[in-house]
Amino acid sequence: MLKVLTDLGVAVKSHMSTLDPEDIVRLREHLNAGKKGDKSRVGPAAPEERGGPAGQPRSRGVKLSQYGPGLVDKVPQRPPDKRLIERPFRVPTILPPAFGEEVKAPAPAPKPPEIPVEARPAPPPAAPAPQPEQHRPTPPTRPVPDRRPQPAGPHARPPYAGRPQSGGPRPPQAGGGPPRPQAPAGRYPGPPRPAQGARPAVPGRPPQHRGRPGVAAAGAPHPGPGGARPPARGILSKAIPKPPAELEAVKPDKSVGQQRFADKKEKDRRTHWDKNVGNKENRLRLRPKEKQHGPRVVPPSERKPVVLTGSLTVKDLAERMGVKSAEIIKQLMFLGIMATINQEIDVETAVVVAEEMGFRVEIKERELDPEELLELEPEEDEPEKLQSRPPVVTVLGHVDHGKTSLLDAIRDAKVTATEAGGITQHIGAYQVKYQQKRITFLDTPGHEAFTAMRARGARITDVAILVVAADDGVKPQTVEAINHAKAAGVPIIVAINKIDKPDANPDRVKQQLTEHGLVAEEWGGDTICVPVSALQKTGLDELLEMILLVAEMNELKANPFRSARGTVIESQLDKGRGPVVTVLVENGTVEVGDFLVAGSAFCRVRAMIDHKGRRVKKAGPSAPVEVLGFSEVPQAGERFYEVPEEKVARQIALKRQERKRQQELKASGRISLEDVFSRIQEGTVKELPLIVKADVQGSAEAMVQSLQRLSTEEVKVQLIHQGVGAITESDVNLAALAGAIIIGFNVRPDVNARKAAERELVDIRLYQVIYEALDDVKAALSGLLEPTYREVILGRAQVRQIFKVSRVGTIAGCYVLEGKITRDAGVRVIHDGKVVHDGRLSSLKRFKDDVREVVQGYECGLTLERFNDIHEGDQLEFYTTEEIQREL
Ligand SMILES: Nc1nc2c(ncn2[C@@H]2O[C@H](COP(=O)(O)OP(=O)(O)OP(=O)(O)O)[C@@H](O)[C@H]2O)c(=O)[nH]1
Repeated sequence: MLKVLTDLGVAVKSHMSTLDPEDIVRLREHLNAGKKGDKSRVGPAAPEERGGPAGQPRSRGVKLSQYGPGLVDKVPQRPPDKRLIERPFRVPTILPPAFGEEVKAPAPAPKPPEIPVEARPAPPPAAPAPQPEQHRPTPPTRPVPDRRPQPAGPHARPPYAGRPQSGGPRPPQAGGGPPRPQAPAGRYPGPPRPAQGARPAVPGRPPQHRGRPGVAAAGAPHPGPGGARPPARGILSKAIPKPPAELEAVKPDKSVGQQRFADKKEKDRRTHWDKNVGNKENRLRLRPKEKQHGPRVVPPSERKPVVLTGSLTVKDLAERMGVKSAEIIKQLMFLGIMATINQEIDVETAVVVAEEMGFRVEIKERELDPEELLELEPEEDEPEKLQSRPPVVTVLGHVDHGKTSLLDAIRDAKVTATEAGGITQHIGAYQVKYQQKRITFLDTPGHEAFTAMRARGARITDVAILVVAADDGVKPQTVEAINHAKAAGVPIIVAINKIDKPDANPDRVKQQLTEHGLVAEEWGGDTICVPVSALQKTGLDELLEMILLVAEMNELKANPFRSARGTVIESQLDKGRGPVVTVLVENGTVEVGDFLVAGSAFCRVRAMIDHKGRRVKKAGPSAPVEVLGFSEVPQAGERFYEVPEEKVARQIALKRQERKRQQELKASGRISLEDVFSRIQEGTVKELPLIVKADVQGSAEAMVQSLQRLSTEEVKVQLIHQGVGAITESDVNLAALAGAIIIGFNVRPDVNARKAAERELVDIRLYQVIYEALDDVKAALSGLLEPTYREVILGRAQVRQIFKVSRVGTIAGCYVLEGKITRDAGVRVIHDGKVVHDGRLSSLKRFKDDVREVVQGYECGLTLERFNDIHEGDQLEFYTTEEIQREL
């Protein structure tokens, strides 16, 4: 490089020497010329050698035919920029040697010979021949050249160049100095447009220049007959698109001019930063808008939709919408709904409110809780997984017609002997095997009290055996059983029992059955009637055959591979084993370790015992098993479900327990002494449950005995619990469960008990004289109680310190624990949970000042009227009595 430079006459000492831009241009030209031409040849390269249309494109694989021969390496990479456009344009005296170098002064050093314009290859066929129009004094006829494929000919339209102007080509600007030649507006002047004729430029603006005239000479299409002005500066600069990818690929190194331009840009950027952003004041000004003006108000169109899944409280809706509850309440008021913050509003109202307030609303299906999902689990099974299962048979019939005896005979075991009084008291379940096929029997109780349970029994069975004693015939319970079986859609097989008896009359039974829609087969009907004798064990095989036949006809199937579900058929609490629950698996398989839910009870199956007393690990469809491991005793007839994990089982059970408790509370209804009489009259109260708490055992007993003597014919006083000491929360909970009233004698409820009583609406009656309590209860029972006054607790204070002052008495330094205490309120002194004094205050002071009241969290000093036996730690309860309106 040093040698070349020296040859070119540039004075350089070392590789660190700096070069003038002109020298660089000369050097480049020299080197390029050397590359392109044959070393042996001096002079310009032949057009075909330079990649003209006649030759093949060479240089770096660029499509020279598109961009013009010999120009590719010199395509400038300047970004479109106003400043560049604004630079004064110098009229070149000769055609510049190459695109992008017209601004350079001719180098004094020897230059490669210029390529004459005529010698240059022709532009792409779409473009007309280049014309040296830049020399013409009449500028406004130059269209913006477009090097990309575009509609050829005179209709090629330049980019938008300003407002349309009527008339032909504009005359040169008046007083605008020497006429300037027109230059192409840019190399990439926007997408081709349908030919509309050239548009004139904005009036009053001089024609703008951008780019190099050489390019225009080489590639500009000839303007249409209408001519066109170059586009206005600002618009043009915006309209210039980025260069095509091909050009990017041959991006040459930055020229000196480009480097300067880049440097200037960088300098400008820094100056801008220093001036604006770097300045603290400006930094503040440039902070995000939210910081300057608070949170941005999101316009309704940008707000996320409010998702509603069901009814919700006003507060919840406000939270979801991100507005204040008051706004929702206001909107509701406009809609004529007066609502409080915690009031629940339905989805429809919520939608109206949200939409009125400019929110979009999305209503989504509520997510189901595990319990609901459990119930939604499909009962249907895939047919290929179904397997035949044993039929479940229920034995129904009138009392003493021999149901148990028949089952006993069938499974050849004595059950009657173990039953109390010889009457079946529960549903028992057994499985028998006949002809290698299993049959499950449920023994339903024949007693009237179990009608409901029997009805359940009928529903879970596949076949009903109706036992009718041949000597007794159809009885009311027989008819009832028929109706239950029919309602459940269960096929009935009639077992005419006790045919061994001399007075047995099977035909009479059949006759009676026809009256209830059961016509025996031999009489032309479809009811199978089998004469049996449970005592003599005759006819049993025929009966079992008939059961299997009916089961076969009904194609009983189940899927043993799915999660188990079934019914609790019997449950009891065993002292040693805890809850023992007999279940009938209907579908799926129960295995030891599975998690079950039945009603409000849940279970991890600890062990299973079959009807023969054997421990089993699995129980498939139609199998009755005793299950150990339940948390509590579920009700007979309750459905059970297997759940995947204990957590889910527990969750469902707890939820059901809570629901059950709420229902119980609702159903039992809290009773107060005031409404005892009306309830007695309504007949809803036949017993008055009481809980008695007293200060000493003796008083409690005396009170209980006296109260129990108050029982009348209509209502009986029932003592739920009695005890000594303060009324506690557990007393209140017990009262809530039993619907009892609490009678307190010389005792008080503690804080928790009082809160619980308010919550659970438990009536607590406090007395200091036994006969007052008795009078009240007596009056309540006879409807004479007139509750016109009610005690209201104002506040509580604790005695923290005692000061004994002669002639004044005992001063109690107190701290108000809750509520407020007032000078004229009644006060009770409670020592160890027992009321030791009930009276009034004689003074109430804060420091040395007499005050009317002291509120929670403050200390005070007080003395009591005619009572000085007060101790540190005593509780003082302040109360007042208020008149209450009796409700009719
Ligand atoms: N002669 C005779 N007596 C029978 C027959 N089957 C049952 N008994 C008697 O009828 C009485 C009642 O029999 P159970 O099997 O207890 O009748 P049940 O229908 O189960 O009665 P509940 O359990 O009260 O509903 C018993 O004394 C049996 O001995 C029979 O086929 N022939």
